[in-house]
Amino acid sequence: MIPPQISINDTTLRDGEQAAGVVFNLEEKVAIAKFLDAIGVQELEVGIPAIGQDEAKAIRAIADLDLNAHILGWNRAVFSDIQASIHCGLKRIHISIPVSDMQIQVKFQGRWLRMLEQLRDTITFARDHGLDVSVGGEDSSRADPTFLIDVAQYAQEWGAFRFRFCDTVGILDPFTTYQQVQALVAALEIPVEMHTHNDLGLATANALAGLRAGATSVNTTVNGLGERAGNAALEEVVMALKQIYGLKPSIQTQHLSELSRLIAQTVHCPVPPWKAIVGKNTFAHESGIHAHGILQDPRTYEAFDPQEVGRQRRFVVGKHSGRRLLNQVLQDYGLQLDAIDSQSLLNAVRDRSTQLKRSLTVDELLALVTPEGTRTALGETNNISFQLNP
Ligand SMILES: CC(=O)SCCNC(=O)CCNC(=O)[C@H](O)C(C)(C)COP(=O)(O)OP(=O)(O)OC[C@H]1O[C@@H](n2cnc3c(N)ncnc32)[C@H](O)[C@@H]1OP(=O)(O)O
Ligand SMILES: O=C(O)CCC(=O)C(=O)O
Repeated sequence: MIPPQISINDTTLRDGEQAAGVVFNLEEKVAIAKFLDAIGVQELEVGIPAIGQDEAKAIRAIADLDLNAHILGWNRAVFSDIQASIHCGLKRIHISIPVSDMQIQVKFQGRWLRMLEQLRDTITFARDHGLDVSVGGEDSSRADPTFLIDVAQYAQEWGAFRFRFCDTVGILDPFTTYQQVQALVAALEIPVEMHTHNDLGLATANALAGLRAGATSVNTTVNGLGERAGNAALEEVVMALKQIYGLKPSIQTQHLSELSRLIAQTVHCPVPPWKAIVGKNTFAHESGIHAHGILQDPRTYEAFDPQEVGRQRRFVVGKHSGRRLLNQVLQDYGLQLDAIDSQSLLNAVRDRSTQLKRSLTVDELLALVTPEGTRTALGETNNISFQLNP
């Protein structure tokens, strides 16, 4: 099973920002780092000092906050990158190195020995400057497994405190991830971190498979933001660890929705309504059979209580609704219908919803009930025990 001490290393501010078209300014980076820290994320990969002065300034500003979370800067195995990290006042850095033949060909013209020497020298340089160094195997999932282990063992020998297994282009499934990570974990004394991409929609599943195989740290991003199809989503990984494996996350999950909104607004990119955990529809119920169940026991159609992630259950009246939901909604508005009336209202709701090609608002529903066709005709409403579409 998964050990209780899983560490989340959120990379929204590094890999998240690599999503095409996304830029965080200094104030935004600081605000996001503070939020992640305040809700209990243990480690933050906050950017790439080598990008330039503005990025370095933002990283330094975060490092100066003296947050509880460990702050990490991302680097190539290049001296000037490490120097830029040192100038940011970082105590912990990550050095990335390509490990698949294809990547080594493109980045080191196939000279793998040169690549290893560069890794050794940059780790040593960073360690000599008092930095803790994590090492990442870029494209680990397509690397020769023996070579991957060799590189990771060298990184360990040269002083890395952790090795990151990267499914850089998101091509693994959970079964293969498990096998590859299990072999890596068995060959190392230092911890392994998972870094998974969502090109085939498997980033979260693969991250969890890696944790089951013995990795103890995981890279995440809020809303799954990141390069191409993105990364394993923070909210998904945390809630899966909690719900599936019964772990008590150090992260205050009730703030995950607010965090998701903050990121969506900052990057001007709304999350899809069906996005797990944080999407608008993830606790919305329209279908008659579902609402019938939920109204008696929410566990019938909810994986967990929406309040756990700072959400509220929401009912929607539309084409798929049934009488039980309609009656409940009307009751909350101080109205009662007999069986015949509720069937005719249901028929009217279906017709209207089909015409509009969407669910109905409260006003549209109530307009179908009262002869006057207005909400005010109903007088004062009772306390509404749940939200209907506004
Ligand atoms: C899988 C990942 O997410 S890796 C992280 C990707 N993120 C980014 O690229 C965002 C930040 N990047 C940047 O700002 C720029 O690319 C910089 C500052 C790092 C480098 O810029 P430039 O000097 O203009 O180089 P450019 O981006 O064109 O090419 C990358 C260079 O880094 C080299 N490189 C790539 N990865 C590594 C590595 N892990 N270690 C050492 N060198 C590397 C490439 O071989 C290439 O070298 P070359 O210029 O000698 O051919
Ligand atoms: O940290 C690394 O080594 C590379 C991380 C990364 O972004 C990736 O492999 O997709």
